[in-house]
Amino acid sequence: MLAAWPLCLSHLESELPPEEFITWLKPLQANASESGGDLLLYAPNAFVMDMVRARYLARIIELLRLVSGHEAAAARIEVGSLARAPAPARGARAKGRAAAPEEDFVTQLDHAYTFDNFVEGRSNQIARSAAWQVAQNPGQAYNPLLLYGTTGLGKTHLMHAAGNLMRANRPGMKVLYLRSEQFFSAMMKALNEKSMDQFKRQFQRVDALLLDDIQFFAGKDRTQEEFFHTFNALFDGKQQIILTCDRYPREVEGLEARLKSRLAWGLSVSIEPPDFETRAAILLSKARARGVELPDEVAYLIAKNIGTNVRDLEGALNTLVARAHFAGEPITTAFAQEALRDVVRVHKQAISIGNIQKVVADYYQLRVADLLSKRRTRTLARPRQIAMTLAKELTSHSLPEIGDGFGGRDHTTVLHACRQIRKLLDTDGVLREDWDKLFRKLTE
Ligand SMILES: Nc1ncnc2c1ncn2[C@@H]1O[C@H](COP(=O)(O)OP(=O)(O)OP(=O)(O)O)[C@@H](O)[C@H]1O
Repeated sequence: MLAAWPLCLSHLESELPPEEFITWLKPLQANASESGGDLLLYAPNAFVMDMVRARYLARIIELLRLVSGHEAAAARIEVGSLARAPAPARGARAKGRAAAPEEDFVTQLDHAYTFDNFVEGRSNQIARSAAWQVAQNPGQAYNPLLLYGTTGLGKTHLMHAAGNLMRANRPGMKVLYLRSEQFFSAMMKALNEKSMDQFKRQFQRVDALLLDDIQFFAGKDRTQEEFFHTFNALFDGKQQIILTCDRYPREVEGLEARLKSRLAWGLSVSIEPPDFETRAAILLSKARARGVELPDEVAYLIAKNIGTNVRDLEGALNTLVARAHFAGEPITTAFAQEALRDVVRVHKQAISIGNIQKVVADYYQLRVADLLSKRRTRTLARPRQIAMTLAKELTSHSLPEIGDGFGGRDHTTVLHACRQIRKLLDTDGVLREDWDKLFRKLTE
């Protein structure tokens, strides 16, 4: 049955929304059962096991039967991992599984995300350093540590890196990584089954809780209440809490005020979109890690053309590597230009100067024509400068092209605007907030 699993998994991937597949099915590991015939699935923890059992196991068995052609094919799931699994003894009787001993604690940490392979740049320096310090002094440096920023900028990566470092420093430390969606689903299940005590106990034994994407809790009052209590218990016990959010939590509508105020007890740091040099450095580092020879010029080409979401950059790199592999050609600038033509077009279409002008004008309740006009009143000048800077950050247009797009201004005006806004972003809270909102609007 083990042989049928990969095909079965790919069916599930095509049937389910990606988020669901990644959260619940992807973490599973498959093994042959002790008796050799059935499929034994290992879930990283009880949350995942319960969810898969309730929602997906029937479909898994159906698919197994379909794929293998065995009408009696069966599968079961338990908490465990291949690393700890005893070799299945043929013909041995299936034994009942004893309650998981302490050393069986499953962290859900992804070992692939470390500080070593996190490329540091101006955009993420503070966040990296805060995560590093927390990992060195869990429960003491900053509690909670909250990392926020738009999608694909490395929040999850840093969170895992901190968890992995904590465990490297203190082997056996119980660091639990959960997506907020997993917290929610497990809580709903516990409520349904009236097993909330058990749900709460899960958290008592952790030394650190890493909870990803807490904006997911917005509008879910019962979940927030439960998380609020979990938070308090962990905080009082000096257990480290690390959270991520796609924006500054105070800006998340539907998050309770008391939760927002708790989140502000520790340190909240933003991760900014990486600048051009950092984007290129990330690409080179990812390529090196995969043993791919990526010429600097090709890294620059991708960094210049594919926005600021690192996930998109990685996607472009993957496309390029796959195309080169199939074509049996080396990765040159000419090859990359050809191979990534469609990807680049999609990105450029997504964010144009006109699009930026429209979003900024709407935000400040101006007309686009006002942004393009020669009038220099403060109410117009600042939004115009912001729009120009966004155009520089989010498109691949040159300074003269941006100047042209803004009513035929000189490129030095655009340069001055970018410098001015960059400086103000560090000192002017209101402007920072506006910038973050606009950035999100344009990139999401
Ligand atoms: N500075 C960096 N160095 C190396 N890799 C990075 C860096 N920043 C982001 N990445 C990579 O980009 C990808 C997306 O990062 P990650 O999942 O951490 O983003 P995120 O901010 O958590 O996004 P989301 O809010 O969508 O969950 C990951 O593969 C991560 O390794």
